[in-house]
Amino acid sequence: MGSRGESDEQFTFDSEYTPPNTVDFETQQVLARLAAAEEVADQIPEGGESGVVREKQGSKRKLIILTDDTDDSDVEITPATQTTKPRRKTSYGTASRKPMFQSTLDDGIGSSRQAFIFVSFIFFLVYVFLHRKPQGGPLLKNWPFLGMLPGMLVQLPRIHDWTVEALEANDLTFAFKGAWLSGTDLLFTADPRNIHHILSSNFGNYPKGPEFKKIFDILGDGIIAVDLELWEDLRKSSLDLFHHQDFQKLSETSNASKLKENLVPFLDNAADNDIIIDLQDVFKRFMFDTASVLMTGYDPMSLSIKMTEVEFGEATDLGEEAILYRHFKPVILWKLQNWFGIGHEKEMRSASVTFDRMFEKIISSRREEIRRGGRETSMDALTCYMKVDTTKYKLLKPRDDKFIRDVILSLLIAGRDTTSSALTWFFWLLSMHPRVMAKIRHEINTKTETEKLVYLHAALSESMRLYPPVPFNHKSPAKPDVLPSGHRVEADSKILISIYALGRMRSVWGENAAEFKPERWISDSGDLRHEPSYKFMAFNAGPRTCLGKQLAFMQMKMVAVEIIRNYDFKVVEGHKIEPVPSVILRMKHGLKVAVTKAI
Ligand code: HEM
Repeated sequence: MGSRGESDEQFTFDSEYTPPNTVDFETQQVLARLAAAEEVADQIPEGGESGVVREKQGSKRKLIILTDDTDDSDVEITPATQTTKPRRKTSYGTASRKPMFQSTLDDGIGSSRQAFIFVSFIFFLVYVFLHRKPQGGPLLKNWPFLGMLPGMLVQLPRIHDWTVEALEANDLTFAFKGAWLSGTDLLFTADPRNIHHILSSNFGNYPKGPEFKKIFDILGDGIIAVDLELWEDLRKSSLDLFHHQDFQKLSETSNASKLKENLVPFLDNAADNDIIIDLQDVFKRFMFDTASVLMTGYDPMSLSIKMTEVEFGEATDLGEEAILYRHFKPVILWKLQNWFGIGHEKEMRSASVTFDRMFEKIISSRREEIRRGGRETSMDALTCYMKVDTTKYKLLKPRDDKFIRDVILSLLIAGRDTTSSALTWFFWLLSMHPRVMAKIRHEINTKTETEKLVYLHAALSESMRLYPPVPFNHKSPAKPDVLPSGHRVEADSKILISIYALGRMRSVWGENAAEFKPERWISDSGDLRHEPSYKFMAFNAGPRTCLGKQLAFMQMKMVAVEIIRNYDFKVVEGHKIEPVPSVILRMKHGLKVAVTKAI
């Protein structure tokens, strides 16, 4: 069906679906095939076969290897200002790279006048670009030497919305050229075919890569930053942990007690005393406390009426912003900035010091406790990783404090920042859509079990479609390849999948893609509609799918039920809502609300 938008139920991502203009018939066939495969692939055990998916054929199921049939080895990544059709290797490069400044430089080494003109010109360029209003203009001009960097500097404060515009205008894939020799070229994509190719069917060829490990160096050898055998050991051991009944129980009980003992008294106090609160801050503290209990066995009690300063939270937020900026700077530049402690790197350094100090304390006191025979039955991640079976997981180092710090820090960040971001955007969207709020409230008041809250689940998914807590995913091909979109990628080049843009592409979600409509997640029979993960990628896709998805949904539903049932809240008039340019989708100014008790 080609016309979309009138009714949510009309839109399905199956073989009948005909996306408008941008996706041709062949593409539809591939997408339809992938959709069928994904439905079954979701049932493959975690860490299942790379590059292999299962396909339904009538009542039978068979394994298929998904290969792309593009054999155009002579295609290049298309420059942003062009269309995205594969091009011959004459596009940009040597000709345009022959710098307009070359002769000035060659002749003028000894000439101060020419040097002055040159420097003035550079200043002029930088001035013009930095003072242009960051609006519109998804296409970035490709300058000699500087590549698209000047335009990107202008767009960085609104990077997420810019990716939506750039990718929509470029058939879902856009090649960003960084400054000459800076190593910052990036291929942005939100094309479901590329996403499936990279994250699932050719997973083996798409690690995160060494460059991203450098950019995310603060996470060290934690699961989020590593690849290959170490990732496999971390993934499998984390799976054991996350599937353990006692670990799940610990999560449930700590959520329940934090709700009752901290969140409710905090909100009651705000309601009774007419205090304006920042819901984002409240959720960050709540998630930090619960994630910390689960991962370290220690409760920092950051959510309380006193609202004491949370060093960890501050450090993480600033570190995550610095990480985004690193993507567009040459490694040498941000390393120098880090060395001298300037700009965003100053914050990165202090974040690193904060993490090290915090973990040094936690790890040494836990080792001491274990030595004295305590914590025998504890199921928090820290205790479990200190006792992990190294005959089973050969690359894990339970006695190495730095290694343990890396593992637990990654888990803590994965649990805290994502869920708090999801809840913040969710409650903001509810404040803008009273009809949805009323429907959720009705559901909560008429159903007793959290699992049966289908509309609430749909609304949370819809919120994460538009505001995915992790807006980007990073990949780097081990070997050269041609993506299904026709773009050639070289070994060690960098790919950024924009999860934020994917959720807003009209060619993927229909003409009403920008609207908040939980109904699109509900089937005619009233059940939840399954959406393949390369279309709804908030929890990632393929073998690296989020390990905490079930826990996160459970936690978000518990919090939502408690708040929606008992409180009303109103966003402060005139409060500005905009995302921070960061690798986690936070609100720049928080979410300031007035709370009252529901009658
Ligand atoms: C709304 C909440 C959440 C969202 C949207 C989310 C999303 C994601 C995404 C996009 C990734 C892939 C990151 C990447 O590869 O760069 C990921 C990975 C991961 N997530 Fe979540 N997450 C959420 C909650 C949680 C929670 C609560 C936990 C733990 C308790 C968790 C644990 C993990 C872990 C361990 C990984 C690494 C998986 C791997 O690399 O194999 N997540 N998550």
